Amino acid sequence: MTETALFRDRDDGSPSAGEPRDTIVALSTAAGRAAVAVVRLSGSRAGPALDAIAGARPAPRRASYRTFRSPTGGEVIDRGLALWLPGPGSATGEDIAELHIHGGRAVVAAALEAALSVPGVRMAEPGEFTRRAFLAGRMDLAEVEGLADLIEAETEAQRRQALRQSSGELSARVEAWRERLIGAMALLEAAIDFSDEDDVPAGLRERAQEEIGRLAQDLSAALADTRAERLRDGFRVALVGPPNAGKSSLLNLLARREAAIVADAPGTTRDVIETHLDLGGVPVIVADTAGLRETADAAEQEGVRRSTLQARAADLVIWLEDAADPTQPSIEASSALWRVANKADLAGAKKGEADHLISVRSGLGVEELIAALTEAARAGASGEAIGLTRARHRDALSAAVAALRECLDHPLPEELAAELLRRAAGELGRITGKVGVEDVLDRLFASFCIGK
Ligand SMILES: Nc1nc2c(ncn2[C@@H]2O[C@H](COP(=O)(O)OP(=O)(O)OP(=O)(O)O)[C@@H](O)[C@H]2O)c(=O)[nH]1
Ligand SMILES: [K+]
Ligand SMILES: [Mg+2]
Repeated sequence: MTETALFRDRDDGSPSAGEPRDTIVALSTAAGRAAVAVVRLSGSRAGPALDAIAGARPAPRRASYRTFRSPTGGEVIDRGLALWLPGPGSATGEDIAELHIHGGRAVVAAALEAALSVPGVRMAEPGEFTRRAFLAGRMDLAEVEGLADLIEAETEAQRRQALRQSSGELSARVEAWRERLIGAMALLEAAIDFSDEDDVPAGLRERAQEEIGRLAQDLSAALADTRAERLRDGFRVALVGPPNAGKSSLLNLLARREAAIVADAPGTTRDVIETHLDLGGVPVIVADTAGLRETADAAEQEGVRRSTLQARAADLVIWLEDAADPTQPSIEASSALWRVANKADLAGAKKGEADHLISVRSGLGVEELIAALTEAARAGASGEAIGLTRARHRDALSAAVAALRECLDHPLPEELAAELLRRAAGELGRITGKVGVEDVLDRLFASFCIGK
C-alpha cells in the first residue's frame, strides 16, 4: 500500500523495494548491564549470519537454545536463544535473526562483533529497523509516530494512547475520512460525466455537497479536540498571582521537593520553574512564575513578562492569592482560571470569591485542590476516540478543512470542486504517509534510538 505510492515519488537515489539493502545489526534492548540482551539483524544476510554464529538455523518463529560462536575464531561467546523470523512476514518485511544473550557489556560487544564479521552486515542507524518496517508497508507514518511516542511514554495514559496510535487507530480514523471524501469525489465525477446527457440522475451534485458539509463538520470537530495532543505533550498549569501569595511554596508541595526558592521577601521568583507531575496517568506540567507587580527591577520585570506568557499558554491558570488580602485576577488566561486563596492558617483568612481555600503550611484544602487538578487534567487530556497527537496532523487536517470550506462557500463548477476534494484527500494522506512523506521521515527516524 504505502510502498508503491512512496517509491513512485522517490528520486533521491535511495534504495527501493526489491533492491538489495545492507543487512543491519544492533542491540535492540537498552544499553548497560541487564539479565538479557537482544541483538537483532535484519536483511538478506541475517540468515547466513545466524548460521555462522549459532550453527544450524532454527525452525522459523521457534526459540531454540544455541551456543553462539565467533564466525572468525570459533570461540564461544555465550549460550542463549536464537530466533529465525524469515521475511516478508516479519517486523521489517525482511529476514530477521535475533540472538538473546546475557546482558553484559562484553557479551553484547562480542555478539555485535561476531555479526559484523559477516560480509554485508553493518551497524544500524537510529530508527533504521522501524524505517524498514515503514518502507515495507508494515507500518504507516502515524503508526511509526505512535511507536516513537510509546518509547517516550512516561505515564500510563500516554502509554495507552501511544499503543492505540501505533496499532493503527488514528490511521483508521483518517482513512475513513479519506474514503468518505473519495465517495464525494465519485459523486462529483458522475455529475461531470452525465452533464451532457438528458437523463442526469437528479441531485448528484447536491448529495456530494451534503457529504462535503458533513465531512467539514466532522473534521472541524476533530481539529477542535486537542485532548490527545495535551496527553502527548502534557497538560500545562501556570501558578500566577501577586508576590508572596505562596506560589513557589505550592509548587514545592506538588513536586514533593524544594524545586523553587521560597522566601519571605516578595519578588523572590524571577525565572519560570517547571515541575512534571503524573496526575492520574496524565502528565501535568506545573509552572511557578514571578509574582505580578509593578517593579523597577529589570530582572523582575522580565519575570513578570514571562508570567503573563505562561498564563496565556497554560491549559489552566491557578490564580493564587493571599486569603487575608484577596486580589482580582489581573491576567489574561486563554483557558480556565481558578482563584485559589492560600494561607488559610492565618488570622483574617477567608474564602471570599475564591474557588478553593488552602493552606500550603497546614495542608488544609490541598488534597481537594490536587483532586480537582487531577480531574481537570483527565478531562483536558483524554477522550474516547483517538485524536490528533501532533502539530503535523493538525496542519494537514486544517488544510483539508480549508479546501472543503472553499468547496462549500462558493458555487464552483464540478471540475474545480473535484480538484479541491482531491487536495483535501491529499492532505489527509499526509497524516498516514501515503503522500509527501520525505520531509518528515528523517526527522522522525532520528528520534528513535539505534536498534529500534
Ligand atoms: N502562614 C503561611 N505562610 C505561607 C503559606 N504558604 C507560603 N507561606 C509563606 O509565604 C512566604 C512567600 O512564599 P513564596 O512561596 O515564596 O511565595 P511566592 O508567591 O512564590 O512569592 P514570589 O515568588 O515572591 O512572588 C514565605 O515566607 C512562605 O513560607 C501558608 O499557607 N501559610
Ligand atoms: K516570596
Ligand atoms: Mg515564588
